[in-house]
Amino acid sequence: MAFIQVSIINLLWPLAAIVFFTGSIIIRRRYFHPLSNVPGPFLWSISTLPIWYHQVVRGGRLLHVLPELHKIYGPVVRISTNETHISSSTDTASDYEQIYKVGSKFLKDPAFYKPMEAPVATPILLTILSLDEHRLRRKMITPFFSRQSVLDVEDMVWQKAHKLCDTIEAAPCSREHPFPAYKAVRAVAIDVITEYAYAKCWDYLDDGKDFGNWYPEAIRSVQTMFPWLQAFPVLIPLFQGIPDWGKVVLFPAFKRWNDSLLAVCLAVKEVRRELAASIKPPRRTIIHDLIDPPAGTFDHGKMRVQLSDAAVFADAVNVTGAGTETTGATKERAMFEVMSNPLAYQTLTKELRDAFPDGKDMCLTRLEKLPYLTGVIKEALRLNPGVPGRLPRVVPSGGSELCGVRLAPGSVTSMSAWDMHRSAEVFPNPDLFDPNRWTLGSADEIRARERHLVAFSRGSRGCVGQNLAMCELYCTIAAVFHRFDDLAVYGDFGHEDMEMTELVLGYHPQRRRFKIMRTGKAAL
Ligand code: HEM
Repeated sequence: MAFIQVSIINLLWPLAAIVFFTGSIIIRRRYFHPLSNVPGPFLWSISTLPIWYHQVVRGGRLLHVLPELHKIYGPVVRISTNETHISSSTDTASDYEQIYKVGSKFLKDPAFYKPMEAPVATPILLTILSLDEHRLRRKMITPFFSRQSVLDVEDMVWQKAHKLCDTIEAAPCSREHPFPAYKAVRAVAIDVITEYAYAKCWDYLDDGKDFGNWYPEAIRSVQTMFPWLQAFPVLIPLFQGIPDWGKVVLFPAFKRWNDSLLAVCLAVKEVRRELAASIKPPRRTIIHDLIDPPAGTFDHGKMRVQLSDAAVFADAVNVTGAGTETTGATKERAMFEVMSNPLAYQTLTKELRDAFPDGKDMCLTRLEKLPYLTGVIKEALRLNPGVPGRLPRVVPSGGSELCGVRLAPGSVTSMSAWDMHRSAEVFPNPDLFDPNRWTLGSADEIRARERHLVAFSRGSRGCVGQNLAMCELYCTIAAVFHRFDDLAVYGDFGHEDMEMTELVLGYHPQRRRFKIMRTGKAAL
């Protein structure tokens, strides 16, 4: 008996130590952390597990939970031990601009961004933390994506947009054989970027069966790892230690992903060889600009940046990955909403056909002046932002006051396009797809809407591909709805299938996929 008592006491001591140790961590995190002044649910304030749960177990649904937390706790909520999230305030747009502005001292949060380097094992433009390093890297590709550079290749974008229409026209596109629009719109995005960036189109629109759908699917699979690596950074070196063949065994999507990386790797080597042999390319690619920036790119005295092959490769991969799902899903949303709403369909087609009766002289600068088409694109970006979730930034030294709440230096804070785009004060009836909201109302109301549309984010870390993305959105949507007045959504695909989830990039749940058919009758 005495022996049993001694054993129980021996067991109780370690147990008590564990309880004491865990309890003291919980109390410290909750009540003695520099963010203890910020309201938030108890569990969230002591760990990252709730974020992990909504991102991993519930498949990227954190963005739907955050607005609920704001309803209870107010405009600033503590969403993990060291992180807050900011939602609507009386002046939400200025809060956003304070964090995401040119030269902002709010740097990217390494815990969120570093895991995104794991698949390429090297920093990419999106993930570089240091302001100076980012400035140099960004400067190298900014001219490549300038408005003028995009206008210079507008014909190429039109060619892809018309090819999409020809493909729809040639396909059965019927109730029996619906057209897989979800694949084809992403194929347009991939063909545009690869032609634009590498001067070598991957021609996925020509692959009438799969439309190269493996590529967006591979990116999606790779992205499902991010919430794991963000919650448990210790997994990053483990993941990187797995050889390529091992990754393929664990995640079969890595096979094609690795193939795509190899294609970019070979392109980098080829350009280096051409430059060494002074061979003049028919058109400079992004790889040329990264290896050998055009004269005048750097005015930093003697500084001349020489990027390693790994860095050139990483940035080249970054633009292909960043521009596929984002533009693809936005086009999908615009087409779905217009086809689901006969009045919107008729208004858009009429506007396009009135402005361009024979459809021959359509061009970006004239399309941008069409109010309804512009409203359609803005609504698609608003309801379907390509990067909908939080963009975490570290609060600079000295701390900061946002929405009247003092945020400690070194803590992390974020805002989301999802929240900004759904502010009921700025966008009454926010779930409604209403292209007219961009022209109706007072000048102040419209200005407020423009300031709240942050699909491309803002400042020096905002989207570098915005001009190309907008050109592609305008040309594709205009080409499709100028040519066809009888397209319809196939089957019972509905708004619930357009629900947004987020794994950094925005996704739809894929219960059903967006397919279309021709009815032979005009929409109204
Ligand atoms: C509708 C389409 C698009 C949307 C909504 C979008 C959105 C965004 C957003 C919100 C960011 C900032 C992310 C952050 O702060 O973490 C970003 C960054 C970036 N985007 Fe896009 N994007 C789109 C299309 C494109 C395209 C077509 C390209 C390339 C051709 C591209 C390349 C990039 C790159 C390289 C970055 C990192 C920029 C940096 O950190 O300096 N994006 N994008």
